[in-house]
Amino acid sequence: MNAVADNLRVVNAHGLRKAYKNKLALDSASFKIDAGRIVGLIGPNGAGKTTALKAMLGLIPFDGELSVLGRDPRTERDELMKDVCFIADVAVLPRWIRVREAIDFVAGVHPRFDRARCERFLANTQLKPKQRVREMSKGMIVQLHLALVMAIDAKLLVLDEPTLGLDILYRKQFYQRLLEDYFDEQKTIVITTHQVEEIEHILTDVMFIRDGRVVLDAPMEDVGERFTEVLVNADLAEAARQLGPIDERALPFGKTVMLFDGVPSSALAGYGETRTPGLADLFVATMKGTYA
Ligand SMILES: Nc1ncnc2c1ncn2[C@@H]1O[C@H](COP(=O)(O)OP(=O)(O)OP(=O)(O)O)[C@@H](O)[C@H]1O
Repeated sequence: MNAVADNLRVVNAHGLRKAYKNKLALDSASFKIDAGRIVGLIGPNGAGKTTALKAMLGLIPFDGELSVLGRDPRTERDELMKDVCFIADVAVLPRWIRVREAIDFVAGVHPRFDRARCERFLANTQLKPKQRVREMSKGMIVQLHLALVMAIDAKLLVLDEPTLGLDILYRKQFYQRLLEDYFDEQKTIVITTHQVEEIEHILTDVMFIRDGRVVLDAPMEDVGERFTEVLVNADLAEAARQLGPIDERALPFGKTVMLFDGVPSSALAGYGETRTPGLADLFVATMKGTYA
């Protein structure tokens, strides 16, 4: 690898393995993340997403090679944390603290905290400076927590289900702000969520993880090149099936949607209308049989 590539690489993971008592949470997982990317780490319940994030943050012991911003999270966690920000459990906010005091506190302990940016995030909520955490709804606590964290200028931002428990208005707004007010090409964001449809438009890369392994790792533009969905009429279904769809689902009026991997869309156009599948449909097709 040359020096430029080294410089751009934010995460380099090779053969990550994490075994809990009777469960292999990471099973030889390998992936790379470059600077200036927004990566969606997507997988079913128990696939190993949180475990992968915890390994990157140096929060658990594991086997395999891992470097984050050029450091080994196992041995250089303190240094690493100067450049990494992550959303920890919202329960860390004391119940007596007021919005204003929480901002003062983070401003006092974090040299890269941007008060104006935090206030911009809060301006889009109903939170008031004097309000205490104990007077807030669950979602409001998450909003405060997100506003505090998003105002810290970090090279790597790790978000594990950041919008859990938030209503759809706020979720949409959060991802828009993340893109407009936080992200730039010097930053890298790794995000896990089950609400795939809501983040797919902001992702530059997608990683599917299943049973502790990375089963798809691609820039979003490659997903569009590689996968094609075809709306096939009943009379052409059998012929289209010969091209080996990885998945199909029936629609009303005898139509079938078939999903192809690696078949050029020019070869598929004769069977019906073609389009790039949404991440949610691709995910469901890839993960079929997970709970079998
Ligand atoms: N502290 C632990 N002790 C024992 N097993 C654990 C522990 N943490 C995670 N696991 C197991 O490791 C596997 C991966 O868990 P992980 O939390 O990484 O999944 P996830 O992909 O984040 O799932 P979810 O979408 O449900 O949050 C699961 O089978 C889980 O039961």
